[in-house]
Amino acid sequence: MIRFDQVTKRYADGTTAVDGLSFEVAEGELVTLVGPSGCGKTTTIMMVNRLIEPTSGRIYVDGEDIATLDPVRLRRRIGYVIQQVGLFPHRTILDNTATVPALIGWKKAKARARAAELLDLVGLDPKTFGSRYPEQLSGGQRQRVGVARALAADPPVLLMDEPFGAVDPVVREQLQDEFLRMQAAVRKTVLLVTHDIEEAVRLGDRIAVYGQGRIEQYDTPGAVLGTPATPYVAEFVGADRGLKRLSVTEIEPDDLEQPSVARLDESAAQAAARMRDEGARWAVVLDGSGDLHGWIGVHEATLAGPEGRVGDLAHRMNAWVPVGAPLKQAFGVMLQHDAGWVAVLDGSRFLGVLTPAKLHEALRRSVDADAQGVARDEVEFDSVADA
Ligand SMILES: Nc1ncnc2c1ncn2[C@@H]1O[C@H](COP(=O)(O)OP(=O)(O)OP(=O)(O)O)[C@@H](O)[C@H]1O
Repeated sequence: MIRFDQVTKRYADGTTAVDGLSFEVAEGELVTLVGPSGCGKTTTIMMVNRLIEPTSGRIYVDGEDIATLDPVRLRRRIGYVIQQVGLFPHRTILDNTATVPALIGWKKAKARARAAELLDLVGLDPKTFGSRYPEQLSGGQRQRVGVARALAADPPVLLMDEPFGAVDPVVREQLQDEFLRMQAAVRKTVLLVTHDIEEAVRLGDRIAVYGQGRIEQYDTPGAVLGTPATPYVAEFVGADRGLKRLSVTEIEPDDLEQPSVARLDESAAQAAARMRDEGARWAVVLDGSGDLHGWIGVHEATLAGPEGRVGDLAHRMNAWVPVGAPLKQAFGVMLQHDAGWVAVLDGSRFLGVLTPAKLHEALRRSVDADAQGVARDEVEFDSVADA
């Protein structure tokens, strides 16, 4: 969808901001450009909407050499989000969002309807926020309006320059989550600039790690963290890259342990006997359709006497995550609930539990898989859980 072919940008004062850049972004792909200040990230994306012209080389959007296109028409196909959102202070949020459709001649009602739809998409209720003015919004909300506005004319390409840079870390994570959810729905081709490797890893389908004016490595987050191409990249992603991988490694059913199971409708004595047989200190409590109901300890089940029912004794299970969630989320939930394990669910169906040992194993497996260039389930090594 976007292709750079040997693109160089030299500014008038002789600074070479970008030097012989060649890379390609597939349709619907979100690529993050990450690197230290001044390495050429902003220059790169501003050449895509021709706010900056390259000194040499060619850039193609959807197969067309953009140098041959009218810049104004080109920009209509490209949404642009910057850190200082640049909302018009005297226009309502709804009208700010409708700016581009209005510019390209949509009828007012249609442009406003589209704007309302987009505000909804970025998590702002148009009824509440549509009639407000920019100064009546928080920084995070303004940032969302910036994203909505960039999407208003439904451009296939989105350029984002540090879009979440101006907000505090908590809001930032929230915005990142919302943006990922939205991107899953709209599947734009996105180039997103950040200087934050965590953000690059979290958002990118692929990451371009910039050195001075060049891309040092262009690969998936897992590969950049697992097998940095150069010492520079290794240094940039940091010594704690193992930890960062927690954010990009998803929980797979193969990672899970199968604990003892107590059924919601059985007697506590029955469940206790089974737990003792299996040497378990606790069991998950499942209902007839295999949905997670909670958990029960072997001692309380034993002490409950002949009348005790699992259904009456079960504790709520708050420590759970959906399958496919990143390991980091499971680790966070473990810490939050001070739990030795978390349940993993597919919808409401119980799949198994993730323990710290299994979490470590999944992480090791994913590092080795990238190093060997194979799928994670093809990696074999001795389990720490068996040691
Ligand atoms: N108009 C200009 N004239 C001269 N040099 C420029 C100009 N714009 C940018 N540069 C230089 O080009 C280099 C790349 O700048 P660019 O803004 O692309 O970097 P960046 O990676 O986006 O940095 P940051 O993260 O700090 O925004 C820098 O050395 C910068 O000083």
